[in-house]
Amino acid sequence: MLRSAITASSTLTSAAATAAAATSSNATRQFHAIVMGPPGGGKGTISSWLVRDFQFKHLSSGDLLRKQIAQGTELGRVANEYIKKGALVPDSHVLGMVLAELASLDPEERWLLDGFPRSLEQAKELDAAYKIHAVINLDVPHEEITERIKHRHVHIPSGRVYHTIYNPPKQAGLDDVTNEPLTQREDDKEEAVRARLVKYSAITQPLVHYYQQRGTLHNFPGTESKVIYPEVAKYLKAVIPPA
Ligand SMILES: Nc1nc2c(ncn2[C@@H]2O[C@H](COP(=O)(O)OP(=O)(O)O)[C@@H](O)[C@H]2O)c(=O)[nH]1
Ligand SMILES: Nc1ncnc2c1ncn2[C@@H]1O[C@H](COP(=O)(O)OP(=O)(O)O)[C@@H](O)[C@H]1O
Repeated sequence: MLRSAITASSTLTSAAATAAAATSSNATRQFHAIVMGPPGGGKGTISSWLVRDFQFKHLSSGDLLRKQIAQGTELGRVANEYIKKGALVPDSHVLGMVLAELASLDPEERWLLDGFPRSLEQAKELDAAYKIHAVINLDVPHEEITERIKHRHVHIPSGRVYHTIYNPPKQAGLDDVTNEPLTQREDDKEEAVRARLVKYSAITQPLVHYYQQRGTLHNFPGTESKVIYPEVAKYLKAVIPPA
């Protein structure tokens, strides 16, 4: 299974590149965006508001991996060994999964990647397959992070995110939409968060420079998602083609 996922990624890369070439000329509403930021920086929160206001298809690599884990797939089993330690899942595994998802979308689809790419290798593979129109970098200070993640509760099947103080569910411990129980992620424990922040600075932060060089990155410094979001929305309104 794993080998096929890895081979799939190279086939998919060329398929996706063809799809991109075929559609890049005549696609009008197509818009490919990435939301970046440290663990707990507000990517999922701000992505949910972008989906509401800009009709993006939201793809979170973390959510996709947690679904694989919940389904007990081979990919999920392997990924979980890395996730619970706060390490990054190897590029080959994540690339196959994310490129397969993207290749399944309508070429005209507006999509928003959340938590992908997380390494230079992933960014280069993504660039080979698709044009990236905008990279939104949530520049949130790391001292904000531990406090936020300590109170994070998630609804794994939907990816909905809550914070017991900042944005609590209507009923404590239950998802607002399904009433299903919320959980705390294993990798939100203090030790794993510390490891993730170290990994973020060493492996993902360099992507800020990578996209700055391409002129597609826009930096949004701040400590409150509700204050950052209007700035993100204003920027996107200026660059995104009509729906
Ligand atoms: N205190 C506070 N918590 C926030 C803010 N924005 C998001 N959160 C919460 O902080 C946690 C991390 O946010 P999330 O969107 O999951 O970040 P991600 O890991 O980058 O996707 C969640 O519990 C959110 O509900 C904020 O501005 N202030
Ligand atoms: N693009 C990726 N490359 C490698 N590992 C990933 C990727 N996306 C998610 N993961 C793994 O899943 C974990 C959770 O990711 P995510 O849900 O995006 O975390 P957060 O929302 O806290 O930033 C990461 O710490 C990492 O182990």
